[in-house]
Amino acid sequence: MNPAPDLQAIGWRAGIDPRWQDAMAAHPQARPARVVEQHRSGYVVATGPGDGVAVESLPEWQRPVGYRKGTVAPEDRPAVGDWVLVEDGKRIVALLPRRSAIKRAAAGEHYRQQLIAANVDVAFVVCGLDGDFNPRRIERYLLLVQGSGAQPVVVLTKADLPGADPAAARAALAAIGELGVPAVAVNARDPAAVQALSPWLRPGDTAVLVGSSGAGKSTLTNTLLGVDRMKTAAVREHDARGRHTTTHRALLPLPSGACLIDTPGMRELKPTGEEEIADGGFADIEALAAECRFRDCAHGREPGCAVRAAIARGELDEGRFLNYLKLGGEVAAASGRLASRLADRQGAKPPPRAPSKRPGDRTGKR
Ligand SMILES: Nc1nc2c(ncn2[C@@H]2O[C@H](COP(=O)(O)OP(=O)(O)OP(=O)(O)O)[C@@H](O)[C@H]2O)c(=O)[nH]1
Ligand SMILES: [Zn+2]
Repeated sequence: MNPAPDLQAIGWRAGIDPRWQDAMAAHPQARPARVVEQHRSGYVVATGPGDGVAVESLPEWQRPVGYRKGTVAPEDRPAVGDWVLVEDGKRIVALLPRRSAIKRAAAGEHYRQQLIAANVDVAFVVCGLDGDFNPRRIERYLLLVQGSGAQPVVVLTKADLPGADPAAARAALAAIGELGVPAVAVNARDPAAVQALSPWLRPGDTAVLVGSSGAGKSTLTNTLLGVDRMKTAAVREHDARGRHTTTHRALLPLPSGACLIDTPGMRELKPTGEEEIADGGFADIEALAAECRFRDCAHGREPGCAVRAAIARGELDEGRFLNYLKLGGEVAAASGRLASRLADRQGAKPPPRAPSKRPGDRTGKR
């Protein structure tokens, strides 16, 4: 298939996923389109960089999320960035398999996953080099991005501020570099940031910016767009009921030929329980733990603890170690909730003990 340049401008990749062939063969009348907005009432899809259209979705995607058999889990419904097949320009008939998915656990009493963006190639983890600079937060974001299928890239903003500490920035960049994650320091307001990020914004690439409030995501978005976002983002569109609403566009074609997904969910990321703490940027600590005298060392007061020894020698940052324990605990707790949800869905009783994903436990490793 020779995709129209319009589709490429919204992230269509040359070389179509073989799994898509089957879906397309099953719906020969349908055309691919990308989800650019997700609302309670339905979806807005686009087939090019212009305006999107509101479309009907499959009835099972509209049913409230519950624990009854047959309901579609939130992560199995389309999200911004998904490719779908649309018939007659108005009806979604299929969701095409994803190459990546950025998910988090939704806040609330019941375990629920929230798909933030799909088919993302690169996730820029944005953190300011000002007073808000926080390596622990970067570690959290990296953990969530690393199992998603998207490549993480750390973007340290506010490098131009007088308060930005160049030594701290260098140390942070070096630590991140050791994890094999690229990191760049930029002034998000300076057009030179476009050049700095260009290796990850090639034509057809889809990127997202994740990071806490005030980190510079909007500023960077404006700079990458080369225009004032506020003037471009608020576009009038029809919602699913045909009303005109001024909405926030969630998928933005960039001048470079890449596109940027901008959704509000990017500020706070909680583990879903599917993360692998060992692969999620803590390989160094896992390697040390393997040297501890006791297989089940908790790295507390046990003799022969290689982790504590590395901290004592100044080779491992204690804050980083504590964060590893904290995030590992969060992943283990979420993983337990995920396991009981799966059991609920299958109509079975939850297992008496959820599979452990605690740090140091290598049984769950891929
Ligand atoms: N000097 C300087 N200021 C920056 C830079 N990046 C962001 N800022 C400023 O920091 C403030 C917050 O930036 P935003 O882009 O609004 O941050 P955000 O991540 O979009 O925040 P939320 O929308 O709350 O998620 C703004 O006043 C920006 O002008 C930078 O690299 N250099
Ligand atoms: Zn130990």
